[in-house]
Amino acid sequence: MKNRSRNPRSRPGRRSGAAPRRDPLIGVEVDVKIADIGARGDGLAETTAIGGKSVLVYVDGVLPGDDVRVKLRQKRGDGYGAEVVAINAGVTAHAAAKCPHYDQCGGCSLQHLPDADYRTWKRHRAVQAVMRAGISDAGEAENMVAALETSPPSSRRRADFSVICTQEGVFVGFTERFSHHIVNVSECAVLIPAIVEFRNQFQSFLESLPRETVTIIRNVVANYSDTGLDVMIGASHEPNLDLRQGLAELADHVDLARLAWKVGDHPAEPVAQRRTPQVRFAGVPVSVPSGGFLQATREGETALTNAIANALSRIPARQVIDLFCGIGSFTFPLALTGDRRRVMAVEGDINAVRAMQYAVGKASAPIEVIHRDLFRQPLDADALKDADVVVFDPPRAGALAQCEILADFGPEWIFAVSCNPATFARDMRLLRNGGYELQQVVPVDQFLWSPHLEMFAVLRRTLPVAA
Ligand SMILES: C[S@@+](CC[C@H](N)C(=O)[O-])C[C@H]1O[C@@H](n2cnc3c(N)ncnc32)[C@H](O)[C@@H]1O
Repeated sequence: MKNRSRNPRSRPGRRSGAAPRRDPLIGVEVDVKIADIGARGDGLAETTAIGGKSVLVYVDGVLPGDDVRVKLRQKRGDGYGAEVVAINAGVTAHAAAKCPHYDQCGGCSLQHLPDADYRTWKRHRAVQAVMRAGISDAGEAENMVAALETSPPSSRRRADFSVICTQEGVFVGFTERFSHHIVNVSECAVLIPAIVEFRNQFQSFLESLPRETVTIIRNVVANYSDTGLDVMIGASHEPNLDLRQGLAELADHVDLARLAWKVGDHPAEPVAQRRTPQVRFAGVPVSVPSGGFLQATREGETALTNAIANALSRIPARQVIDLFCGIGSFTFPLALTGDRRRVMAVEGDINAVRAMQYAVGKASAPIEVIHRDLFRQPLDADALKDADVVVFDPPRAGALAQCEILADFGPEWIFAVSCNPATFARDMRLLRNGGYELQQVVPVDQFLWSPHLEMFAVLRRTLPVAA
């Protein structure tokens, strides 16, 4: 059972003048039996032990069947977050943690689930999302969802570490759950070893610097490209000359492909570029912009592109639109594998668009890349009219504005990729109301032992386009 003891290494908190009004239930202890695991990976229990009123309790690090005494720690949504203070009878068999930081680190929350139960739970999240999209028959939703595609441990190729410097030292890591404390993750069971090794070297490097230098650093993003690690440091100020020199030496020492520095919303500026960070999609090399988006694991990217290719193999598609295309994980395979197809690729990040345009030109690929904010200016009926298939893969917020137009004017086929079951359900519901049939969902787990889930969906229009 997870023991989330308080981490003393916190930022000093601020005190306001007036004492905040305290919720009388905070600090109360109750006995509960865990009934289920919720969407964020905590155990769920309901108790009427407090004044006969039903209270929902979210407990970290427990499994269904666990009988525990918990202390309510904070208000959380429609219930209370709680921590285990004692184990009563009948604790279920918890799996051993895969990582020494599991008790503290908020990156993973489900290592204590036995592997088969974990996979069942994760796939079930996709079934629940399908039901929230309006397929109310549980059997129908169950049949629609394919087997879970998983990524192995030590395969995550992207990490965003928080950095803080306190009286106790320098911290480079992930936040503790439900807190601002940073856990120094000197080992990690999900990240590729090269990223963990870099983190450890980077922490040692920061420990060698004056404190006032380290305090300007906010975070560090590490992307593992095909040509090596691409690192971007986020900071509040520009680095001075000494720091630049030190960073260039660190890049040599750790064999980084590139090390860039980014102040606030300003563009990232390379401090050391030893190789161009690149990835290949369908054999085409594409430069990765500093801090740019990559699918979290190679295996996850392959599972998604295979799912797209399988769905496409049944359709005589000549023209495809790839929305929220990033640097083209799907665009190049769509255009260049199997039958060559014309692809219109749309993306809001100008650095990704430039990287794509350059790669498209070099490869003479049948791809047109368009820079556009699809939240403010979704593609309209005219832009959609020649497409046989639309693929979309939005950020966590989903593709609401675009789906409203697709619902009325979208082509026969839509392939949707989503990293958020909640917005996935909303967008699928919209498309189904517009006359699309949700045919298949493939759940892809790139975020091992976390509640995050990627989903691929195939939709087919069964009602004609709006007049
Ligand atoms: C989940 S990523 C998918 C990228 C790509 N499909 C891939 O697999 O690598 C979402 C992409 O949407 C882009 N994006 C975010 N907001 C956007 C907007 N308002 N308009 C257009 N693109 C946006 C991001 O820059 C990012 O590249």
